[in-house]
Amino acid sequence: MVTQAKLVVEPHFSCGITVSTLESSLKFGHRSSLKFHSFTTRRRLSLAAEAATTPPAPTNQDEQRKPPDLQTLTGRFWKIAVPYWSSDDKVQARLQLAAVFALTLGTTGISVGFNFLGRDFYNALANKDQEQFTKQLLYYLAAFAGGIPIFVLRDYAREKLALRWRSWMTSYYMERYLKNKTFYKIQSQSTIDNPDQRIVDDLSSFTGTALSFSLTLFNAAIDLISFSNILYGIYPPLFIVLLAYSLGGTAISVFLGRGLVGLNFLQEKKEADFRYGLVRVRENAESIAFYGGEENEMQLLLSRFKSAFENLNQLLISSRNLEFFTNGYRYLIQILPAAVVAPMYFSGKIEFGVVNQSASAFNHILGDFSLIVYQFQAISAFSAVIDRLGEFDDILDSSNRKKGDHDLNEEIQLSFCLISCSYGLQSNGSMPLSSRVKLLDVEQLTVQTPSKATLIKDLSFEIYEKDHLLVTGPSGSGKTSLLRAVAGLWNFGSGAITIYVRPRGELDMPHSPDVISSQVTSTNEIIGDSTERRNSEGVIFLPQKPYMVLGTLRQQLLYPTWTEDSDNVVDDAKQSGDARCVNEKPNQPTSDDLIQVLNDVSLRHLLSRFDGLDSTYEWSSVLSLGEQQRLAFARLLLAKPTLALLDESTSALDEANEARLYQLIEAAGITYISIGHRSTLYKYHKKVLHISTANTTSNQRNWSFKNVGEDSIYDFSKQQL
Ligand SMILES: Nc1ncnc2c1ncn2[C@@H]1O[C@H](COP(=O)(O)OP(=O)(O)OP(=O)(O)O)[C@@H](O)[C@H]1O
Repeated sequence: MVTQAKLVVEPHFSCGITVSTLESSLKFGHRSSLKFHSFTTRRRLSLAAEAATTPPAPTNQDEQRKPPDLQTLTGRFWKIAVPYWSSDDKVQARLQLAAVFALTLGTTGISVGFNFLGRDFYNALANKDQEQFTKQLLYYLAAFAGGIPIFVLRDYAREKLALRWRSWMTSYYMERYLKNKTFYKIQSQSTIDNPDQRIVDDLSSFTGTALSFSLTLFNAAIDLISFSNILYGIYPPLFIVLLAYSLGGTAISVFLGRGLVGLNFLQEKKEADFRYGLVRVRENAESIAFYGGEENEMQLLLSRFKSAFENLNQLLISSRNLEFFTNGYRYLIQILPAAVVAPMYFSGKIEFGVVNQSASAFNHILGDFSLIVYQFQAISAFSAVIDRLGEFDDILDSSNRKKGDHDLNEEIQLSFCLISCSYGLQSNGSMPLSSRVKLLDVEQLTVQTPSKATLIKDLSFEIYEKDHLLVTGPSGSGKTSLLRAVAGLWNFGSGAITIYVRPRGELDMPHSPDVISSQVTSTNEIIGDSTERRNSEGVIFLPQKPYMVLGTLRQQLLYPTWTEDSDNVVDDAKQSGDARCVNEKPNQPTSDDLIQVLNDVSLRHLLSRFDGLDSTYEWSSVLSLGEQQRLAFARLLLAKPTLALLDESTSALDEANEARLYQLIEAAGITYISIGHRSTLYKYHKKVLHISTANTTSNQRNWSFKNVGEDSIYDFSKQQL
């Protein structure tokens, strides 16, 4: 990068014209090429400085990835860039953009002024006119004093706006990434690599470079108009030669650098892969240490680094080849303006200052016409950023898009239904005898893997309040996938799942079957299919591996129902009149509630060991697996969902603790569906769903139900448990 910055400035010295050098060092655009590059490019090049010349070798199919064409890139750039300028921040954004453009215009004006000042300055010098020389010198110093702040302010305003844009884009992308379980789909289906890197590095790079680039283009256009007049006025053929030269140079550099976009794309990916590998070692430090897997980790990490390194070598070679041309292009023509206008000077047609002026104008125009040549590497790195962000943007859009009818038939439908508050008394005013509240309805559910291998065939059942169901079956038969489907994480297959929820206010009401009508189907109100509703509507899933958030013990317990600033969220909702949202969350537990629940799940000792509720630790490392599982149950007891889906959630616990936890959630009125292999689990459930490994050649159902304590297995389709 330093080389590139130097190369831009140096030609002016080669003409021996100091004014042009100072002027050009102030000029925005290609002369500030160090700023123009993304920081990832700089990081990459610093790594490259140490690279040896190992011949590059393609390592996987990524290497065959075709770089996108110009139309795709332009479309992607537009799609990524536009939303901010019409967002709720648009007024401030547009005002600031206008200010940046105005300042840029100001800097161009100052450059033109310097051009004329330079002419008069050198004329005075050549004419040995001391009085005029002193006058020009003072003008010159005054112009500097007035001009420099404009240049500094323009850069400051541009960077501030880039930061503001980045901040908006980061929230915008994170919101879509976390919506509709998109982050989970991307991870579980390996749709794209390193979304985190795209949010952190690529967004920062995009906003900074897009602004710089737009301003550079704007500046170049204005510059071109201003200096073309000057140069054309001095000697028209010089202008024509310059035009032909730069067009030819652009075509050649596009040809020579055509592979750089693909290489830059891969470099971004490979470096992110390497960094992710290091993060995984940190996250799984204990397992790796237990296994003594350092040697393997070293190999894996080195292979990732080597892959980044080899690609970087290839990138360096391509850059070097391009640089041969770019440097030649840059230097070859420097002598031309002086050489062309010198005869006019010798014949007395022009003054010496005009020689300087033509060289200065020539360099400006050359720089403007040669944007692509000079900035080809930066443009190719930027194109890779656009490509990666565009790809990410498309995935986020498709994940959050409403599905068409065609899609709906090919995937599992999940919907939420509100149980009406009216518990339909019978015509004689009495309660119906079989009054039970339906919580879950599964109809003709076929669960498949993403590769369309069937795991469960045509499963139908209903779960009523307190119908605790145990799901058993061999490993890999699809038990977790069934819960994933109910939780809305898994939609490969067909059939329908309906989850019935009551308004949050009713959750604390007694759940006795005697007071609740069974006529739920006639009083249901469909409230949507968004899986975001799951937690807020009273369904909680405890995964096989307890998840410990980064934060305090209090935050662990409140997760995922409340955040520490839940009160603010509720206030905001009240202000915006979203009464439904206010109803969705139960009151946040007090410290006493949290201590009580820790006591209930036999974790009170954590308070003294970790200095109360508000100290922060790496909880997944400092708590045993059994303690983490108990903490997960504590969350459940605080959130009091209607339905809990427990995936081997007590597998690390002793039998006494297991019994205690199940008794607690039963007493809290939570209906649960558990997955488990242990025989001790049977006594906490009423029914058992056994799933056997699906036979790919047969169309037979691979599941059966039985009552706990009964040996006989019965076909359960559409019967109440
Ligand atoms: N993201 C995925 N892509 C492809 N196949 C998957 C994916 N996730 C799970 N599977 C496959 O689906 C099958 C069922 O997995 P699932 O986790 O539901 O099994 P399980 O019955 O819960 O097993 P276990 O008792 O061992 O936890 C397995 O063969 C698994 O390899």
